[in-house]
Amino acid sequence: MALAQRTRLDTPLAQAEPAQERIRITVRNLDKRYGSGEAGVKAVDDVSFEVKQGEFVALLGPSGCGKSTILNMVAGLIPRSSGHIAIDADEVRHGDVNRKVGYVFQRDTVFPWRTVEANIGYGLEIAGVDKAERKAKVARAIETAGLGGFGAKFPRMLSGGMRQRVALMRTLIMEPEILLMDEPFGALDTHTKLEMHKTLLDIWERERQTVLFVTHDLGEALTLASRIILLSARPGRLKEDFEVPFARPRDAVSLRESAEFGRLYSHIWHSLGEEFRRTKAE
Ligand SMILES: Nc1ncnc2c1ncn2[C@@H]1O[C@H](COP(=O)(O)OP(=O)(O)OP(=O)(O)O)[C@@H](O)[C@H]1O
Repeated sequence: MALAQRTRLDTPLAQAEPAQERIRITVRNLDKRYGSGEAGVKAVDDVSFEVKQGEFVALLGPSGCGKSTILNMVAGLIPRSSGHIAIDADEVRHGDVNRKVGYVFQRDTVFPWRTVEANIGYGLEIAGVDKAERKAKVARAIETAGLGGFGAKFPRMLSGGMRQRVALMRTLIMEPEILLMDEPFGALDTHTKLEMHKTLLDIWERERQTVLFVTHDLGEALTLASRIILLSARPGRLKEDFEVPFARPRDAVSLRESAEFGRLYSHIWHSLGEEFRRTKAE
């Protein structure tokens, strides 16, 4: 399948982002089938796209359309049925660990027996980074995440949003060039989610990691992403590829209140709505 035509949405809030042409993630003709025969499920059907250096791409679609499946194949966590995936020039193989890639899961995956500091510093510890450097980096990460004063606390003493901040910083402290995020804020209430959007935007606008972010929340995708790849209801096929041209830095709250946000929201919503209805009709 050819790459989907990119839809450019012109808006007064638009401001071209610097063009970075290096392709970091390549997905070509990707298929995934779980199980075989009549009991088998075709989850992903002939999906192709690319993500360039410094792009923030949201994979958007209704529940069960195969978003997490695609992300997990890009991460090498599960095998694909057919197709091609590469990070830079390297073909992704099931089970390989790529140090350029960081993954943030949907559910917070912090270790309950470790303090906030020890959770955030876990990867550095495993990598053998010396204690003084680790301490300095963890202190900076705690500050960035707005977790000041909570370093010595255990996860059970934190709110869900704070635990997810710990999980986010545990991944970011390893300075991944490519960040794969699977609905990392899906379990949070609206207010906490917005706070997380602010934190993530601050970090991303400073560091410009290449991000592939799975969500079924259109508002979230429009707030964060530079591009939205819309998938059809299962089996996930690439339906449309939208540019999100809002200027940066973005303010997660005022952006949502703007008329342009509303206009783009309703434009994409029509397309997404069809897929939600198809999912419900199954
Ligand atoms: N291990 C598995 N075995 C069998 N079927 C699976 C497995 N994992 C996922 N599926 C099926 O594949 C389809 C796609 O699942 P996936 O989790 O990728 O969707 P999703 O778009 O991420 O959904 P959600 O937004 O609800 O997390 C679903 O129908 C799901 O039931």
